[in-house]
Amino acid sequence: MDWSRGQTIGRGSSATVSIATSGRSGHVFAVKSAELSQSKALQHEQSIISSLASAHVVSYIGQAITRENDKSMYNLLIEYMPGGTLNDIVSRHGGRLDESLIGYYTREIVRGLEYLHSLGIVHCDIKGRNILVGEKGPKIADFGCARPGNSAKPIAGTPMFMAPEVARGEHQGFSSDIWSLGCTIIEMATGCSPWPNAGDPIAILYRIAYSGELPEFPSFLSSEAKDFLAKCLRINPDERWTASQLLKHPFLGQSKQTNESNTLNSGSPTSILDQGIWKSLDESESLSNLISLSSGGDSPADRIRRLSSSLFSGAPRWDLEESWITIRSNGQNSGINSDYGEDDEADMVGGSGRAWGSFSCTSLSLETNFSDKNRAHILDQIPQCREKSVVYLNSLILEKDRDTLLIPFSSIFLQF
Ligand SMILES: Nc1ncnc2c1ncn2[C@@H]1O[C@H](COP(=O)(O)OP(=O)(O)OP(=O)(O)O)[C@@H](O)[C@H]1O
Repeated sequence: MDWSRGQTIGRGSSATVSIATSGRSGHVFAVKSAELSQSKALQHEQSIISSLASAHVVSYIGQAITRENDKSMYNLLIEYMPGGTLNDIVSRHGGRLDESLIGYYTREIVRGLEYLHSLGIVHCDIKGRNILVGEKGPKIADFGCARPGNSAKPIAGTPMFMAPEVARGEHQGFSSDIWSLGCTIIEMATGCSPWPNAGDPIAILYRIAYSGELPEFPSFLSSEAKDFLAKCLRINPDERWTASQLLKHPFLGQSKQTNESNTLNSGSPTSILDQGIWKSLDESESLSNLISLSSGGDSPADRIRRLSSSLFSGAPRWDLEESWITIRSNGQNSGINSDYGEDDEADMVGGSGRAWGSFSCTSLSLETNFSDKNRAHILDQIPQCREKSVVYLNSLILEKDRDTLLIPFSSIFLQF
């Protein structure tokens, strides 16, 4: 297919997302791109999303390898979702949704989950940021962590949204997606993390894994909504309701039908006619970068600035994805000891802090989801890692059984 890349509209850990247009039809779509050598996660996502066809899942269009700026790029072509993420929607509603809207979004997500689970696929990273809103409503997106329900792949996902059995590294199945759905409902209802004020990510993981506590249910929700939440947030995964059962719950029956995106995106480019907006902006500038610019005026850049402000301002950042790093051991000797004390003489990268666990290795590969700036910074300081860096993970990878250590960025402490 003949297509051309437009403005960058988002960045994730595995890819940069741009808007694109088909040369022949002028059809607008989204392209997730990564350098071919670092596109393992994106290709994995392609293998999953290309097998899906549902009104509740972002549609697959195709894949392409391109040569750009002397680099081979892997591109995943998918449906463009002009309304942004569910978190953006929450922000635009003043930080929380009313119960009828929560019911609407929840029902659409559950329909998507029912579809995925009926195909034997676990999404593994359900959260507001991975629900995208289009003209026909919300759809499940970002299949970078998805896998078959019987897969032996390592645990993946975002700590705040992980079910207890996932946080313990035991199992990640269909019911784990249902727990994450419960967390997403709390996110919609409160505009906050399901575990607010829970400390650093490691403390949160331990709390989720071993405390036996549930996230706090928002007190203002109706008893029906609370009952629905209770069916999702059960410590024992076998006791959680399935997606099909949840669709019959009275809470979803009563949610109002709405076409949220019509009211939200009057300024969003949805057709070729709007492409001038994107082209007038510097290619390297993403929407999110524009938030910080001062507003005023009515140029295309100003319009985009206003749009981006409404899309992103105050968007929740509690999943703290940029502050996580996975370090994988490739050997046995010397290396990282995060269980350090004042006596340790070591190169410190990324500031001080409390780390967790320890292991040793001869070489490290870093799988980061940092911003490019942070990634460049850390790789500069760790020459040994430069070649091995794999920019691929979605949110977080937990591989306790493979000596992979999870530590927050602020706690990285490396010794060679
Ligand atoms: N189809 C789309 N239409 C519009 N915007 C999109 C689309 N896909 C992604 N985006 C934007 O790009 C951002 C990053 O995309 P996405 O989360 O899929 O990338 P990722 O690398 O898989 O991210 P993660 O860090 O969560 O793994 C999203 O938050 C969203 O703002």
